[in-house]
Parts: sequence; C-alpha cells; structure tokens
Amino acid sequence: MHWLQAQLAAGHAPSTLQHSLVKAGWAPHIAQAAILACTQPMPTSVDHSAQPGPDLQHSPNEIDVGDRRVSVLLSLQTPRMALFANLLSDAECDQLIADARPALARSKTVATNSSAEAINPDRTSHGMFYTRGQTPVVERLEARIAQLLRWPVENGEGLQVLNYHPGAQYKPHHDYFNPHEGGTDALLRRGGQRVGTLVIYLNDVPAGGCTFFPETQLRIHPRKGHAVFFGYPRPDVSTLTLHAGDPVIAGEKWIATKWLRAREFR
Ligand SMILES: O=C(O)CCC(=O)C(=O)O
Ligand SMILES: [Fe+2]
Repeated sequence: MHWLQAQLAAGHAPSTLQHSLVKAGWAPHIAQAAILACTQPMPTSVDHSAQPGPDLQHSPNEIDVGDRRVSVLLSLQTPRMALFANLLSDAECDQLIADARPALARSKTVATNSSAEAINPDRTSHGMFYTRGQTPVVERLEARIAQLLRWPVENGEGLQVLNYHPGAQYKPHHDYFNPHEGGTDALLRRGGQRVGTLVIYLNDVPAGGCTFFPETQLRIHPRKGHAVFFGYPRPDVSTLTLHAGDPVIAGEKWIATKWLRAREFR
C-alpha cells in the first residue's frame, strides 16, 4: 500500500500501476481493489447513505477504470442514470457471448412471491448467470464496473447474460425487490436490496431492442460495448427506474446485466 501510495503521489497513472501489479502476478480484481483503496474512499457497509454511481462531479467525459478509459455519453439526476461507451472491447463482448451460449436456458426471473426461480412470461429472452470472476473476461469486467460505479465487486450479483430473438422483450419492471411481497425477505438476506443496475450491450441490434424508461420516455439504443447505469437508493417508484426491454424487431440482442446490492452478495 505504501509503495502504491508513493507511486500515485509521484504521478503514475492508476492504469499503469495496475498493469505493473498484474504483470507481477496479482489477480486483476485484487490489483484494482488495492488501487481503488488508495485513490478513492471505498463505501463501507456502515455508510448507509453510500450509493453506487460514477463520479461526475467535475463533468469528466472519460473515466479511468484501470485498464481502459470509459466515455460518458449522457448523465441524468432523476432518474439517476449514466450512459457509457467503451466499457468492453468488441473481442470481450464476443467472448462473453461465446462462453454464455452453451449455458443458455429459458430465462428465469426471481418470483418474489415464492423466492424461487420461475419462468416469467414477461421476459421472453434466454439467459444464464456467470458466477463472480468465472472467466478472465468476467473478472476484468467486474473490476472495471467496481471502479466505474465505485461499488465493491463483492456487492455485485453474478453477471447475467440475456439473448433476445425477434419479438422477444422484457416488459416494464423495477429491478429492486418489492418490499411488500412475501418472498422479498429471503432475497434480501443474500446482500440486501438491489441499489443499481448496469445493462451492458454485447452486440449491435439492427432494429428494436432498446432499453426503455416509460416514465421519462427515454430510450437507450443498444450499441456494442456500451452500458447504461441506473441507480435506485430506495425500492420505490419515485426513483423513476421503471424500465423495459423493447421487442427486438430485426437481428438478435445480447446484453449482460450487473445488479448491485447494498451489501456483500453471497
Ligand atoms: O433488455 C433490456 O434492455 C433491459 C434488461 C433488464 O431490464 C434487466 O436485465 O433487468
Ligand atoms: Fe431490469
């Protein structure tokens, strides 16, 4: 830590230092966590006001996430949202799809009335979950997300990959667990509420397949390597985070979704 602090103080870029640590044999997420600890105050579980999100205080147009620079294309206060480009390279998107393909099954969503997984007719895509750090690309991506959204890797659910064919969609929903439904208590035991979502686009969709926010009439058009973040500090409709996956009209849509929990997700 002292060495890192000295290097940073001497003006070495966090991304350069991270490369050095990884070259020296550090796991990418450990290297990134060490640099994060030296450069940014980490939210802790005792800080109940902390929320995930990018640091946009000084209107940066790019954010250093360790091993690349992510562009900020759009940001909004309410709903709390940001659109990013260059989170992943084309090759990384392709790799995530290739590794997910064999594991695809009919998508399931968590039915909060039973806390069991069930086929959900509102979601006509196919999907799978990676475990945290399951592949090198997943590990790299999770480290970038932690830096980009200033939220610990451990608070993230495993990355979910969804594949939509023409006609497939995800009807309007909230990602937080409804506090008034019976199964929610059991879900909250694994890491508390969901407090933010990052939808990552893994391919270009010729037509349709936007992520749509009906309350603001905002549409995010999918673009390979881009990602949209939205945060919801309360599990409440006032966050204006109702959203949907529009039906795909032509081609296919592939996304990876990272849900962030209030606490460590186990
Ligand atoms: O398909 C989309 O664009 C949205 C996906 C989504 O809402 C989710 O994965 O929670
Ligand atoms: Fe969602």
